Amino acid sequence: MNYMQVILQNLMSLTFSDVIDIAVVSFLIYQIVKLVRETSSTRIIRGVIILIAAMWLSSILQLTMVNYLFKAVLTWGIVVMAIVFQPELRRILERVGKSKLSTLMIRNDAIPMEESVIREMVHACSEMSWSRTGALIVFERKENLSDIIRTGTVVNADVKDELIRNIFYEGAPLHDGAMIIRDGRIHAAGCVLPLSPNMNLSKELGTRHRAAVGMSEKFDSLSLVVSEETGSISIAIDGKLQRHLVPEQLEEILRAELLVHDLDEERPDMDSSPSFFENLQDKLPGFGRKKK
Ligand SMILES: Nc1ncnc2c1ncn2[C@@H]1O[C@H](COP(=O)(O)OP(=O)(O)OP(=O)(O)O)[C@@H](O)[C@H]1O
Repeated sequence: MNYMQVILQNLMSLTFSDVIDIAVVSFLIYQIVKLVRETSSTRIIRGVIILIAAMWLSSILQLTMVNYLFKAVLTWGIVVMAIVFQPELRRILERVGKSKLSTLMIRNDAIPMEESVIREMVHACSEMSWSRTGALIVFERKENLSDIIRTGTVVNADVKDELIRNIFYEGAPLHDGAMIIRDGRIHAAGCVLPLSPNMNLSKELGTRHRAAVGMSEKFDSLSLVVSEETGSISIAIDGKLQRHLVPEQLEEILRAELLVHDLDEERPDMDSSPSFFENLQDKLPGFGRKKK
């Protein structure tokens, strides 16, 4: 009761300038959280929060030396962060400089993926697999890929089989690099992805596959690859590459990973299924051979 009374008293004593004060601070905190979400630095920020929590805990438990160490790490960490986040900080300042409210706003919550997007995607990948057209497609999920999108060209078009094949058609201006699917639309193409430093990846895999894996190591996104050399379809999730998928398997994984109503269902376990190669020729006649 006492606690409630204190709260009520404080509320009653609020002045107009206090309300403005709280509103401005809330707005600033909201914008900072949104800007952090937009950059690829979310994980580092999470690390800093854990460090602050550990420092607080060590002070409560009176672990003097540990607390001193955390304080020192945090103090130097601020300097290091300013250097590491220099591009992000510059971008934030540029936005503030433009001072247009809309530019501070970050994208809305993701629009659920539609069935038709998966259908068009699977059809396009099957065709590109037949015709040995190399493709690299990334599906944005919770983690924002604006930093990656900035390296390419914004397309903002419906996901259509013909358009996907057109973009990756050899010689087309945007065929090099990756396509980004955001909110169920082809958002950008020709984007440059981070390469995976994983030394255990098969030596036969080139940079297209390495970029797909690298992307899935850094972000929660899903990357899809069609090999130009073999026509093989692969998917990278959480740094793991599932190779030699037939269209049915591709569709199954995309549905399980991307469709909202399928989110609670288990991911298809690619390891426990029979060898994909065993039935490959039956399921996809001509797989592994050039189309005549
Ligand atoms: N970092 C990257 N980001 C986006 N796309 C990339 C990246 N690296 C390579 N690519 C794409 O992959 C192409 C090169 O593929 P490369 O032959 O090296 O890879 P691969 O894994 O052997 O694929 P494939 O089996 O299709 O030949 C480039 O032309 C480019 O379109």
